[in-house]
Amino acid sequence: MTVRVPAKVNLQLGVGPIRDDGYHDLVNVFHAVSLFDEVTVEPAAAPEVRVQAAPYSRVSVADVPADQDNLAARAARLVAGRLGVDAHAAIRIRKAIPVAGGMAGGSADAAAALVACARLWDDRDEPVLDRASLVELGAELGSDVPFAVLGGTAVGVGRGERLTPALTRGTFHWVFATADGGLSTPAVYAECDRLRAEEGTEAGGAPAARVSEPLMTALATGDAKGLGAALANDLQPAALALRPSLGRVLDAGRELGAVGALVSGSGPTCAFLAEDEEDAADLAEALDGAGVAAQVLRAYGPVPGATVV
Ligand SMILES: C[C@@](CO)(OP(=O)(O)O)[C@H](O)COP(=O)(O)OP(=O)(O)OC[C@H]1O[C@@H](n2ccc(N)nc2=O)[C@H](O)[C@@H]1O
Ligand SMILES: Nc1ncnc2c1ncn2[C@@H]1O[C@H](COP(=O)(O)OP(=O)(O)O)[C@@H](O)[C@H]1O
Repeated sequence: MTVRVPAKVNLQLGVGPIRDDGYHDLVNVFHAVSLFDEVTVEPAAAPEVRVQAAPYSRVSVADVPADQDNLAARAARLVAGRLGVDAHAAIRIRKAIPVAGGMAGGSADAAAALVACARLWDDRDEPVLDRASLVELGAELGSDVPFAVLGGTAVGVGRGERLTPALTRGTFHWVFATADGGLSTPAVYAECDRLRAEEGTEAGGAPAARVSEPLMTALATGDAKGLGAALANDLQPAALALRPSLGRVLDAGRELGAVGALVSGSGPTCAFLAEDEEDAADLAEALDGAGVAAQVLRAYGPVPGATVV
């Protein structure tokens, strides 16, 4: 059973107050883009995980656990437990999504494993684990997992796990600049809290985030320029503080004609929106030539979530 699953970019990441459980209340507008990992699951006598870079991809998989700590392996155990089956999975992951890059690759693999294992083991006429149940189950693995099951464009609140699909029109064209070495998500949230405290706002007292109306209008009308102007990431100052070189990457993309530029989620991948497909091709080439990124990737969105191939 092979499932293809997309990366995400956050069009708006509004970080509200920190909660008692240590998570921040968010307004997280997720957008799935055409950069895919592939996860293959086979029935096995004992659990097994293999991780490799996808063909033609230059993703470094050295930091991805090839054992039962892998999020995909945890997803498989969760599905077996939920269905009450005594079954194991041999999981093979082919990664094209940058690791620890702020594009939710680990969450994507977990979502793919949920979908694949449910298809493998939930073989009744009326499946117990339909897509909505898998979205819900995903929240037990991580805040970004439900969205990777769902895909498209969606507004996530709470930890980012309570999702409402967003109305969009047409296709948006993106260029991504990856960096050597990832950024840790908890470290970036902690740096965001520290910067806010320095400015006099304790993390618990931060104002609630609100959905950007200009952003939702730009999405609904397919207005790339409007969307570019409305892109916003409250974690960006923290990511830039931890990795100052990202400032030069964002500047380069803006100078080379991107209609929008921001750090993707917790970074360090930088995302650039182009006005159309041709501009995206030109921007990718120019950004590559500027030599500011480890790798320059092109993708479009929105695309569907985890899908059996
Ligand atoms: C920042 C975002 C933006 O979409 O993703 P990435 O850019 O890292 O992929 C997410 O909020 C990351 O989601 P995810 O990577 O699933 O995080 P989790 O495993 O649930 O949590 C990891 C850690 O991130 C912090 N965290 C996460 C979500 C949230 N709403 N508030 C938080 O403070 C907490 O420190 C938590 O212990
Ligand atoms: N299947 C997986 N793919 C990638 N990373 C994984 C996976 N399972 C667990 N991880 C761990 O999750 C961390 C975060 O990875 P990732 O999801 O790629 O980044 P981000 O949270 O920045 O989007 C990695 O450093 C790795 O240790």
